[in-house]
Amino acid sequence: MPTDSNYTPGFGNHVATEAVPGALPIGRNSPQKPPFGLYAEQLSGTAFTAPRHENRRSWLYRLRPSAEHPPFTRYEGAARFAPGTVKEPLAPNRLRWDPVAGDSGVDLVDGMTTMLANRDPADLEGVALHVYAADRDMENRVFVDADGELLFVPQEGRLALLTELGRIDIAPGQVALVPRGVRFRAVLPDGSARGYALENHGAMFRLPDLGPIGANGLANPRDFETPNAWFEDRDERCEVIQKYLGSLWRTELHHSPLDVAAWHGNLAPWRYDLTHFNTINTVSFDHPDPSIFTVLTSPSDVPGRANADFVIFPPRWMVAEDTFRPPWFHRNIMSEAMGLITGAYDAKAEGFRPGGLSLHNLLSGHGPDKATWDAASNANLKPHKIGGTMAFMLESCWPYRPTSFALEHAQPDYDACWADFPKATLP
Ligand SMILES: O=C(O)Cc1cc(O)ccc1O
Ligand SMILES: [Fe+2]
Repeated sequence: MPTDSNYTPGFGNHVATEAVPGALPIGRNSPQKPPFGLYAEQLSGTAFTAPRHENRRSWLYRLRPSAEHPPFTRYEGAARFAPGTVKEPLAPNRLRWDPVAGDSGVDLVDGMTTMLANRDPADLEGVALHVYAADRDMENRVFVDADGELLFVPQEGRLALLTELGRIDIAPGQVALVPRGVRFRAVLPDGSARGYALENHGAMFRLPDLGPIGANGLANPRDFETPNAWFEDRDERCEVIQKYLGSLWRTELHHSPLDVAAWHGNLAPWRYDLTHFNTINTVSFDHPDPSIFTVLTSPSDVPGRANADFVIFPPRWMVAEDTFRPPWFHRNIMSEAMGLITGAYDAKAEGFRPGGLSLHNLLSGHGPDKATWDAASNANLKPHKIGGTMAFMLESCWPYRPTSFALEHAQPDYDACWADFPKATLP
């Protein structure tokens, strides 16, 4: 399918785009007088001095400067969004959640529930996992996250993300990223929407190196789509909700800040269709480590140890010979949060529902549940297609802490799925 003409294909490319002909200055970033009296503004995603291959920034040409705003005060809504995590000692338990029941009459911001987080956003490391359930468009308000980039993973209902740098439309099966600091409002074309919002406080998500896989495979760069410039010229009241150092703040403008008539640079939102992921797996034996399913990685300062990996478990053929095919039993130094977009996950026969969540933190023993182990240990190993499924994992080197809402709402009996394994019998 050719790329939608409202988007430019490629990951991390330098893009130049204008919604009004002539709005983009030519040959310089900050002319004395930008076209039409627009205001030039640089938005930095990395330090000015970051190495060139990692340096990300864009120049925005807007109706009014972002600097023009009154002071922020605490936002009193969205009680379940960014409340901080439990401070008490955390038991090394495996945890799982059913889909969180949403309130009615809430937009994306007020419909957010923070479930897991693992660092203070001010550390510029770590991730948080929020779920959203909303049934109202954001009207006369925008959201901006100063604490990290946001990767939206819809599970039910489409999302239209109207951002400062363009408009992104996604449906379940697609994901979209809004960079740190980019203001946006969410419109729900289906009237309601549910899903996951993965917040990354650390180094920006990038495509993983491919090593011996070669120049192609996994998520291919051209399948990422960056929207063309789009703006609204609305001189009416607009509330800005900002997540900043772990708390929510609000201020009010007399205009929409989605007023960027042109921009250029390589810091921009994008969308990606997970069905384009080129899944690679064994054609001989054994179940490879799930790092082969990495869509995006956010490195930490320790080589090979990710601040966060966004990993998917897409439809795929299972052909391994003399192999226990589902995920093995394991204890992982990395911490694993998982969500399910659709279908069933191959390590869990029951209890992990679309829209649900699970947490297998630092070194906690987990793997196939008893029913999965029984079935897979006795399965006829002919080629088998795992279809109609899409799970994801947000794997992080930093152990997660649940919020108190999450701890109070966890399934009471998750451990039972690993009870009563028969003892091995030695000769
Ligand atoms: O625990 C999980 O379900 C995620 C996972 C999947 C897999 O195929 C191998 C290891 C792993 O942690
Ligand atoms: Fe695991």
